[in-house]
Amino acid sequence: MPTSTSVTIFIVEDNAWYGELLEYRLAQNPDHQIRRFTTVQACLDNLADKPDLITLDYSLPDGQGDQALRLIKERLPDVAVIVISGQEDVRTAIGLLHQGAYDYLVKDEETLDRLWNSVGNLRKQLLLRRENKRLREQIGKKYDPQRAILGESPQIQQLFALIDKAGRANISVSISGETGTGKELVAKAIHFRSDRRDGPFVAVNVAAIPAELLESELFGHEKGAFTGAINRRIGRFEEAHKGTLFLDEISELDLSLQAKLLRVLQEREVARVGGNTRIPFDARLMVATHRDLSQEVKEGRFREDLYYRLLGLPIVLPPLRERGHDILLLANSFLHDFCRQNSMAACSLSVEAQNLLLHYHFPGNVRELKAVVELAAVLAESDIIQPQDLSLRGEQPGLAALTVPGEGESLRNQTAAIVQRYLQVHNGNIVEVANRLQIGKSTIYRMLQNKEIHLP
Ligand SMILES: Nc1ncnc2c1ncn2[C@@H]1O[C@H](COP(=O)(O)OP(=O)(O)OP(=O)(O)O)[C@@H](O)[C@H]1O
Repeated sequence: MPTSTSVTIFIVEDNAWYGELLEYRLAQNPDHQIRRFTTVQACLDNLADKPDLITLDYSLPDGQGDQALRLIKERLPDVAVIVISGQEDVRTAIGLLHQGAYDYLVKDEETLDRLWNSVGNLRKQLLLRRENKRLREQIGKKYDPQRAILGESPQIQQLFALIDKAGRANISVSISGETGTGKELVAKAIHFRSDRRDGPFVAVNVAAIPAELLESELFGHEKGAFTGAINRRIGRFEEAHKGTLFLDEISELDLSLQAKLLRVLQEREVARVGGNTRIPFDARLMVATHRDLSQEVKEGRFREDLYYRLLGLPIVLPPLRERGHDILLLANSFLHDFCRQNSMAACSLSVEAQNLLLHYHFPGNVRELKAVVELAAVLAESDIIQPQDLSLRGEQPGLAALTVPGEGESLRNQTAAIVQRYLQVHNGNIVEVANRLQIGKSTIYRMLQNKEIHLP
């Protein structure tokens, strides 16, 4: 019974004694599932069983090695073939390796050991490839739009249809929407729905990289191209080969880089900074912006020709405040996940809290909603979240258990109370609390030392 570590091996050898010898040696690894054939035709007839490896005798009654190798590779391009020959012939060996043979061995007293090593190496590569595939499938499922992108509103239903279309066609995609509306999530969903899903998804936030470093980040550089370029480095375009390159905040690209990007897209080639060689790339481009790019064009900040190159299939993400009951659907899902991940009792939103969320403007969109309900779960006195537990911008920050500043409590005390709550929920794990609240660990230690808070 094949398992995730098994390797299916076909031995094609017309000399029964030698075939048995190979089988005996290879069967010493119980993960090897071996089948033997004595002709090329018998091997070809069984390729539907998808062997991982074929050991192929060079001279078989119905064909020579090169011919057999070609027929096998035509039907099963990924199978590894080790050709075993009666005589050493360097020219034949080179020809076979060029044709895609994995290895070429000569029959002598060391063949079995060399075969064993070669199969061992191949097995390691195979298992890594399988693990890689499994992880990719897992990530693919994670970004399956129907699972990862929550929403039942007509706008989100339309979005699913667009993601589907964008997944099927290999055109550029431009995604726009306010911050936190899910632009990167959508780009990933398209990537994992496209036939590039086995390639990398490379994301670059243009706004987060200093302008003087961006060119080398995108296109790479040669050793010595500038001070500090101590090694050659490939750029994100090359890194995204066979996959997707996602350029976030594209409107922040300065005009000189816009010109370079346009040239790269027209020529489908990049040149590393400090290098002359032009390297073809095969990456699908998706861009995102929270600005209106056409307005940027009108105002002369974005090149019109580049705009039209990048526009491709435009996807506009609606702000959360326009998604109606999706707000509650998302809030409940985030709450459910947060309570489960933190081993807390499941909590829910009171009707008043639901109403407050439904009428709030959410400038930070889905990202803000997530942060608000997670904090509310920590601060709520019971497992039902009340309006005062929701810290909404512009609203009275309603930290249920905390008194409002100005009613006798200082901001310092308020901060201490929040940190104390987080420590309780996270069983005194200071690193976790510091990460979640985005404050330094030393702040927490100082508060402990000053007895403003205590470990639970
Ligand atoms: N419809 C949705 N369903 C579930 N989670 C969502 C949805 N939309 C966004 N999110 C979550 O909200 C957060 C912000 O999403 P994302 O980073 O994709 O937004 P963005 O528009 O790219 O933000 P920015 O403009 O700041 O780069 C992420 O945690 C993402 O998983």
